[in-house]
Amino acid sequence: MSAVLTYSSRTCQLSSKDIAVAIAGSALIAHLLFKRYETYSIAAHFFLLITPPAVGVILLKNQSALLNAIVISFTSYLSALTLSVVLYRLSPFHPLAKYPGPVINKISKLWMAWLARTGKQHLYTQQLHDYYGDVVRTGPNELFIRDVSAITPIMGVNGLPKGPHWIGRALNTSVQNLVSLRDLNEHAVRRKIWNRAFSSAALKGYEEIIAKRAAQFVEGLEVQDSEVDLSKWFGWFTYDFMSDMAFGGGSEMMRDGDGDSIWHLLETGMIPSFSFGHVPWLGVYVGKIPMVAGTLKQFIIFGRKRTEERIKNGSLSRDLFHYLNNEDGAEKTQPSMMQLLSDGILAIVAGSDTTSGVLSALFLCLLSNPEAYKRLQAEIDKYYPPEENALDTKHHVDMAFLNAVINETMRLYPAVPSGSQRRVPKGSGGRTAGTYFIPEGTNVSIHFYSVHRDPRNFYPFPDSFWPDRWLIAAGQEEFKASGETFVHNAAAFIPFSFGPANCVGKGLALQEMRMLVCLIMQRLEMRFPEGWEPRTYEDGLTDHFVMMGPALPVVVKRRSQVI
Ligand code: HEM
Repeated sequence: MSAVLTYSSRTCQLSSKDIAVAIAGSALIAHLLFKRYETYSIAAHFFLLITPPAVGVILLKNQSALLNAIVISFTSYLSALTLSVVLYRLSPFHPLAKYPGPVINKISKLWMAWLARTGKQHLYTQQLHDYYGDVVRTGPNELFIRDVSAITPIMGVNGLPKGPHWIGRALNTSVQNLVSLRDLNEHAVRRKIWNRAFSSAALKGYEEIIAKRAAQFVEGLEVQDSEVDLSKWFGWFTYDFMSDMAFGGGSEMMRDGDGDSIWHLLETGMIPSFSFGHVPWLGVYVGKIPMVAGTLKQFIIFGRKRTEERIKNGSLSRDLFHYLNNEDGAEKTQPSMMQLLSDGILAIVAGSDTTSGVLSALFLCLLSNPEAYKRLQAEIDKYYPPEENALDTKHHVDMAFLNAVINETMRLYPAVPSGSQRRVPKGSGGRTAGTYFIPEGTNVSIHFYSVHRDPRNFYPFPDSFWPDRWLIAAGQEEFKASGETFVHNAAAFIPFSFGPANCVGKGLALQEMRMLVCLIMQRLEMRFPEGWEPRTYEDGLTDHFVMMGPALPVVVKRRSQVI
């Protein structure tokens, strides 16, 4: 290859080396464009990845066979692009250069996407925090934080907008449900509708819907004469209930089982969705493959059918749909069909496996801690003796131990262990969070699981189920362990996230859990089957954005019977 630009009097011909330099140069420009625009447009990707080496092939084919020209041009272009990306990400010029983290994470998010499949991302990130400290660079442009002082600047009022992981999770750039709205103003406008749907008055109206499903749950378990999988039953309960709330019905899993495998699909759909959240650009491609996007499609078909039926039948009760569809007339404009559909599906997805996961973990903790079980039983028997309606919410506010058990369960097993990603907008100049400066264009998450189990926030027994800590913190019980310090940092308890984009369904979830737990414990007794090890459940827990548990086998009997 000649280093000289060959310039004859008749033709202008570039040497192979000049062409190679041009290809490498165009790769550097492509890198700059990818970095600058971070586009999810497949057309733009193709243009940037295919056009420059294709031009290289045209230039090279005068000097070598077509196949050679293709191999040389594409290999050198893609190698130069990859090298440029990798070197920049590892260089001291990268805005996140000063933050520690594993090299593989700094190079690409593909590693996290791969790891997320295993369901152990929460433990992996916790280990990274233990090793590297409170801030870890988990991706080329991503940080995870375990420091309470960063929670308000990142997620509070004046906090950051949602991150791009929702694009990858939806395998789509156009699904615009509440949780995925990345524009702060748009999110605030849509959130207003949801806030109305979860006001205290609206929640009161939902009690009847919860009560009907809770009674069905207990009646369903009462007639089981062998071991039951409590996880599965909680899944069915929450799915049936959320379908009532979102679309006025349409799911009868507690009655008919999961014949259509919807629950199974919901759970298995979470796995790729969580992985692609790490690589949204790849998610957009995969979303185009019909077989992979099948689960999402099935939900959309289910949701569309239910939405149409619900609109046709009108308002049967003041359910969530009543507000989402502006049936109370509070909004000036009616929502579009697409908005109704995507928010209705969001309600089912966001409200079912989160709540069922916490309920399963709660009974795991109670059945593994007989003292706590006995104590909660006594509290429930005091407020709801057999003749009292256990679905009446009037005593909930006084049930300190019940609330302590629910909080302690969510501290140890937060439904969304890896938190909800935010992003520092480009052009914002960056953001200071606590003692950290987060450059613009960075995706950042608070790691709920690590914050909840940090001994600097909760001590003693940060990794154990100890509901007493909540009573001690509230001044309702004395701290007796001599020589120990008691630490209880309420600001570090964020199972429902924090700020104006936190979980809008928090009130509903708490009401639902309190009602169901009171009814279950008024009417039923449970124990683990002989020889079953609670550790099996712990080991099988997975983080696929929502924490999901394996089977939780229990033997159930009516309270009057001895088990
Ligand atoms: C124990 C049960 C639940 C837990 C622990 C939980 C937790 C969470 C968390 C951590 C988020 C992310 C918030 C963020 O991005 O900062 C969230 C969002 C959300 N949750 Fe829940 N959730 C639960 C139950 C429910 C229920 C029953 C509903 C009812 C529909 C619901 C609806 C939503 C919605 C709509 C969002 C998006 C909020 C927004 O972006 O403004 N959740 N939830």
